[in-house]
Amino acid sequence: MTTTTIDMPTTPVLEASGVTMRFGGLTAVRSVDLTVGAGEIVGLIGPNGAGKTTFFNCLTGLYVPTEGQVRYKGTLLPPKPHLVTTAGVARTFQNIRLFANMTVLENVLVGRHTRTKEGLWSALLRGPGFKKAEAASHERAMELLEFVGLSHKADHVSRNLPYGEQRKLEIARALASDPGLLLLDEPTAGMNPQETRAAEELIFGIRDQGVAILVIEHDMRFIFNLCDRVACLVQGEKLIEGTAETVQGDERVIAAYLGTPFEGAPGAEELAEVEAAEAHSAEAHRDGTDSTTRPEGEAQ
Ligand SMILES: Nc1ncnc2c1ncn2[C@@H]1O[C@H](COP(=O)(O)OP(=O)(O)OP(=O)(O)O)[C@@H](O)[C@H]1O
Repeated sequence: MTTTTIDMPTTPVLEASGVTMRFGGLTAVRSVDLTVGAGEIVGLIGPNGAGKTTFFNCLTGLYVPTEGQVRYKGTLLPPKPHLVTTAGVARTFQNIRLFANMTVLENVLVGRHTRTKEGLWSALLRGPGFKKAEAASHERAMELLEFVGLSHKADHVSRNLPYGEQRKLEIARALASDPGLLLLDEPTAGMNPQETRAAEELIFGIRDQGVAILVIEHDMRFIFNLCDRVACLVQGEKLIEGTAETVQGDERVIAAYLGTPFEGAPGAEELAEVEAAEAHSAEAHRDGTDSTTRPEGEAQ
C-alpha cells in the first residue's frame, strides 16, 4: 500500500499585513508585512527609533494602526489590548511593568485573570465555583514560576527581585494568559551574559511548549542564536527578512545597524564570555569579594 502525504498550508499564528503607523507627520512604521508560523521564533531588529516597539504596539492593540491588518490564527485582532490578550497574544515590555508591591505569585495570578471564567458575584461570595477556579489558577501560577525558576520566591515582593528575575517574572505573567503567541520586547536588556544565556534557554523552552515567539532585541548574538527568521526594520520600513545567515551578512543591515560584520560561529563568543564571567565570579568568591552586584530593578 502506498501513502501520499499532502502538504497542507498552515495558517500563520501571526499575520501582519501592510501595517502603517503615523504620528502626525511622522511615519513610524510603513507598510510592514510580517508572519510568524507555528513553532517559530522570529526576531525583529533595527536601530534605535526604527519603529520596532511601535510595530509591537500595533500588534497588541495599544495603537490602532493607521493602515493595515493584524491577524492571529487567521482572525482579525480587535484593537484593544485586553481583547488581544484574551485572543491569545501576550507580551512583555521594554521597561519592566510589574506590580512592584505585589508578591511574585500575585503578579502571575493577575496575568491569569483573562483565563478565569468566574464572575464578580462568584468572586464576592467566594462560592465553590470561585474556590475551585482560584485553586486551579494558583496551581497553574506555581507551575509557571517553577518553569521560569522562581517558585522559591513566590512570596517575595517583586520589587525586591534582582533585575534578571524581574524579567523572568514578566515572562511568567505573560504566559499565565496561556498565549499562542508571545511578544518579547528586549527580554535581555540589562542582563549579564549568564542571565542572557539562561533567557535564551527559557525562550527555547517556551517555544517547545507550542508558543510562537516574536522578539525584539539589540543583542545580535542572542538574536542570531535564537531565531529561525529575522526581520530588520530601518526608519519604519522592513529592509530585509530571512535566516540569521542571510540577515547578518546583508551589507545594508551591516551599514544601517551592525556597524561591523558579525563574526564567529553563533554562540561561540557568547559561550566564551559566559565562561570568563563564571571564572571571574568563582575567583571573586574565593577571594571573599562579590563582583556580581546588580543595579536595582526598574519595576514601576
Ligand atoms: N506615541 C508616539 N508619538 C509620537 N511619536 C512616537 C510615538 N511612539 C513612537 N514614536 C516615534 O516613532 C519612532 C519609532 O519609535 P520606536 O520606539 O517604535 O522605535 P524602536 O525601534 O522601538 O526604538 P528603540 O530600539 O530605541 O526602542 C521614533 O521616531 C519615535 O520617536
